[in-house]
Amino acid sequence: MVQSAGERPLLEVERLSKAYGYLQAVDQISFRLWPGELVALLGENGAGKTTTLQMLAGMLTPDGGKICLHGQRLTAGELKRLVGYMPEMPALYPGLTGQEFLEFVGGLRGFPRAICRQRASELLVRFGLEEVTQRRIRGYSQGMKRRLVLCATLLHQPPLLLLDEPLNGIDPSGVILVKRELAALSARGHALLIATHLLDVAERLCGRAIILAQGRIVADGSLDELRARTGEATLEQIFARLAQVALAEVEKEEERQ
Ligand SMILES: Nc1ncnc2c1ncn2[C@@H]1O[C@H](COP(=O)(O)OP(=O)(O)OP(=O)(O)O)[C@@H](O)[C@H]1O
Repeated sequence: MVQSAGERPLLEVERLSKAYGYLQAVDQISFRLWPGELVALLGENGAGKTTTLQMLAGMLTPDGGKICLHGQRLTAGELKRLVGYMPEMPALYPGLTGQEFLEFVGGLRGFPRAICRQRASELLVRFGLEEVTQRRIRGYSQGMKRRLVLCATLLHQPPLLLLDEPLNGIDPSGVILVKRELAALSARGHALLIATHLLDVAERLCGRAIILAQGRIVADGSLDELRARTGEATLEQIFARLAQVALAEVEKEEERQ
């Protein structure tokens, strides 16, 4: 962890919950993120990762719990403004060029045109899209669209980034570039929470992992801590071990009921 003595957490999540009807998708989860942390949010399909990210981004109203940024409890509107959220399947405007799309997003966030233009140009270069900035998005590949959405997520320079499967559909050289940019953001003090199924990428990129199962946190620690706790060497093995334990516990609970 990047936590240092006396430093305040950037994000504090306390007993956050969300149900869809009878389904408890997120069940009283609590954790903190410190500036500069790059944390993997892991879990099987349906574990509650997207629901968690959407609540933290102010897109979904929690049933209970507390979300504080820099020690302040925030409303959904404030979270939307301050947090950078990259959804798994965002809506894009195919008729706009990459540059136009970013300027449009910046405009929605209330930035003056000149600032939008400058930030958009910088981000498009950083994410390897300089050659397609003037091409319409409908002609972008899947990986290019993903990188463009990352640019849009970073446009307002949010201190907290919530990324849902940011590397999906990106080719190997693009993955190297995006990982380098994410590591650079963390080095500059941004906190990043990354939901992913790519355990090998998470292992190389993230210093810490939070593992969800059935909406609950079953593990949260640095990779070294998780290795020591499970006796397993790789994140894949750690994940398999902890997911099995969680599943067995749920089955026991169901038998008791
Ligand atoms: N809008 C919704 N209405 C009803 N149920 C939902 C809704 N969104 C999610 N769920 C359910 O809530 C649970 C958690 O879903 P969520 O999308 O948060 O999981 P996830 O960990 O992101 O899954 P995946 O890895 O498949 O993206 C799942 O059982 C899902 O079916």
